[in-house]
Amino acid sequence: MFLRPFKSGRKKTPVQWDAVWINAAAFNQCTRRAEARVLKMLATTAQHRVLGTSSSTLAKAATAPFKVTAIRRSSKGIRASTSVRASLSTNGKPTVLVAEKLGAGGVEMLKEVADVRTVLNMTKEQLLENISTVDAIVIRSATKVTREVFEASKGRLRVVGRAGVGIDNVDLTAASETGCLVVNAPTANTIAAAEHGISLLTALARNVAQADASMKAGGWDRTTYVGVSVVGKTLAIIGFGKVGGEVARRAKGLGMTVIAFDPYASEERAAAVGVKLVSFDEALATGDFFSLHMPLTPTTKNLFDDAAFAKIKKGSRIINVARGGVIDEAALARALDAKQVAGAALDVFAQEPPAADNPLVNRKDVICTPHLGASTKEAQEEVSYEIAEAVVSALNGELTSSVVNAPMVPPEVLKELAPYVGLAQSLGHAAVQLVDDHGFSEVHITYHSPRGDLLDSRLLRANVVRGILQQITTSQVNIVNADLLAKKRGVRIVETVVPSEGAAVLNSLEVAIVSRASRFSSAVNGRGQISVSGAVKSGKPFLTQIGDFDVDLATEGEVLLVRQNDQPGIIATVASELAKKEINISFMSVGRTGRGADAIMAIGIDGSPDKELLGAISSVRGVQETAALSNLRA
Ligand SMILES: NC(=O)C1=CN([C@@H]2O[C@H](COP(=O)(O)OP(=O)(O)OC[C@H]3O[C@@H](n4cnc5c(N)ncnc54)[C@H](O)[C@@H]3O)[C@@H](O)[C@H]2O)C=CC1
Ligand SMILES: O=C(O)C(=O)COP(=O)(O)O
Repeated sequence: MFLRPFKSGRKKTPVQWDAVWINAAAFNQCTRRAEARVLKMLATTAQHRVLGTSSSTLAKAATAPFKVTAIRRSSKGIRASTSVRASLSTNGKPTVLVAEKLGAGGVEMLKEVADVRTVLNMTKEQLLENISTVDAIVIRSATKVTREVFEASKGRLRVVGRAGVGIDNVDLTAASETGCLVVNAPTANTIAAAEHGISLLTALARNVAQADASMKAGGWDRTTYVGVSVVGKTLAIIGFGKVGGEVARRAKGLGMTVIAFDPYASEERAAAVGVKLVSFDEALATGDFFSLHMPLTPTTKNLFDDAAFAKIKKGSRIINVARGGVIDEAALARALDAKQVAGAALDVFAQEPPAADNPLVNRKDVICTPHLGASTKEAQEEVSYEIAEAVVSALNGELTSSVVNAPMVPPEVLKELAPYVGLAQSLGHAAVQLVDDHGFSEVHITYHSPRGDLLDSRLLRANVVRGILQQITTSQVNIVNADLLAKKRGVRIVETVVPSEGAAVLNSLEVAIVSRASRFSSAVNGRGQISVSGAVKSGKPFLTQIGDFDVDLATEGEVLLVRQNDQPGIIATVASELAKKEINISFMSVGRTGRGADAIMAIGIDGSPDKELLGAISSVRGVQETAALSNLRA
């Protein structure tokens, strides 16, 4: 059965599940008709079970051998969330610190899987004190997650969830170095920010705030506050992303001509909204109104400085709902003094809240709001869901397209690569376990892919390296810091893409470790490297080659490798040794290089073989060597 997850602005992709858990709190808000429709749909599909509505049912489902998905109701329809299921597999609840006001729906969602501690308005010292006791923190724009904070977490903090878009208040380098995932909610407040931009545009044009203040002070002044019309005027949007695009559409509706400066925006996307992309200088010279919608980066910091204001059309107006730091506030004050700029509407400030001596806040030609762009009831509820899902996924080490400090790829590529991620990690796991003394400094990853050089391998590479390092370091390793940790250990990663035929994005993957010796010499290939290869079959990762031997086994659980002469009777004897220890065989694959030549037996077993058992198997006549690989599941 398919229900569609609703994510505004994103491609809707169907989600499939085997069982459904209904979140009572959220579902109660459903209209009866919607509820009846969903339940009917579930009931008609026999293989899908409705598990119930309480969290205790959900907890019981933790051990269920099927995939459980939560569904909930949002203002946009019925949402499906697969992240809940994954959270069930962890032992012990993680602790999530909610450090800023978050919508109730998202908090409830977090509470289903984590101990949630809400501490608002913390001082820096309180944050430093609290941070080492939590696994994740959820913030908005007011909390600064600096290097000092990451260091104070002493490695415990695994996820920073930014309930909004801008991540300029998080030290991403420090986050990556400490292996902490940073996720945001990139889409849920787009409309709110755009609407606030338009409110400020019209309020600025018609002196709404000033006239209101004057009336409240007892006045009735119908001359000072004469405004300007927006129809027919040119709006220059700086930063034509999600918010910029929505502002453009709305401004078109007001009869404005819209141009935009954004070095990374596509002409087609702009043309689709009837917007002309122009250079920065052309925008400055042409705009009657400026609306800023770019992120704060080293390039955009103080983009609007004295030089920019000097080029601006005299008497233009500027609206900033992006980040305070993109405007040099002192330069804007000077431009206002010189009437070069006729007025400004600011939602954001270089320092928030602004200092008492801020040169702009108290001016009559400037209207201000205290960073309210994302603050609508609707947006905050949606943001809370979007961030709660992302945080839960990240805590489970799952892939989420809103991770901002990992080798992330666009959602469509992410979806396509998802089945290979587990394979990459399992192969890394397997290869490193075959190294004799863990002394190695080079790993070769070979992708056999029809994409050739166009294959975006960053995510796969990170997962191979993660699979390798997880076995040999006590540091927390994830896709964020895997490459960094490998580099620190002096391990060189060499990647090769071999073009091959086929419809899948990847036909096979080989992980080869250059090492002095292997604890299973048969794993050494003709090039003298310890190698394992694998492929995804019917959506599941399989080990397909060890050294030069073909094998065929799902990368699940424990695996026993036995190199033997190709002669009758050995398989049965090995099986009976396992039976003596009451170890169950879950699957078996035998590969050989030719008839009568040596063969490798790869046996999937339920349980870990001890030294005694390995010794007994090694002494079976015809067995040349054995090795056990533990927990190949990614
Ligand atoms: N005031 C508020 O409450 C809110 C503020 N924001 C802020 O609005 C801004 C835009 O958000 P979104 O549209 O969601 O982000 P987005 O990532 O969709 O769009 C940002 C755009 O800026 C462009 N850009 C990057 N560098 C640039 C440069 N040097 N010059 C011109 N354009 C450049 C990018 O190419 C991108 O198209 C962000 O700074 C975000 O933090 C967003 C939501 C609420
Ligand atoms: O999403 C953003 O970038 C915002 O600026 C919204 O900030 P807030 O979450 O309201 O503190």
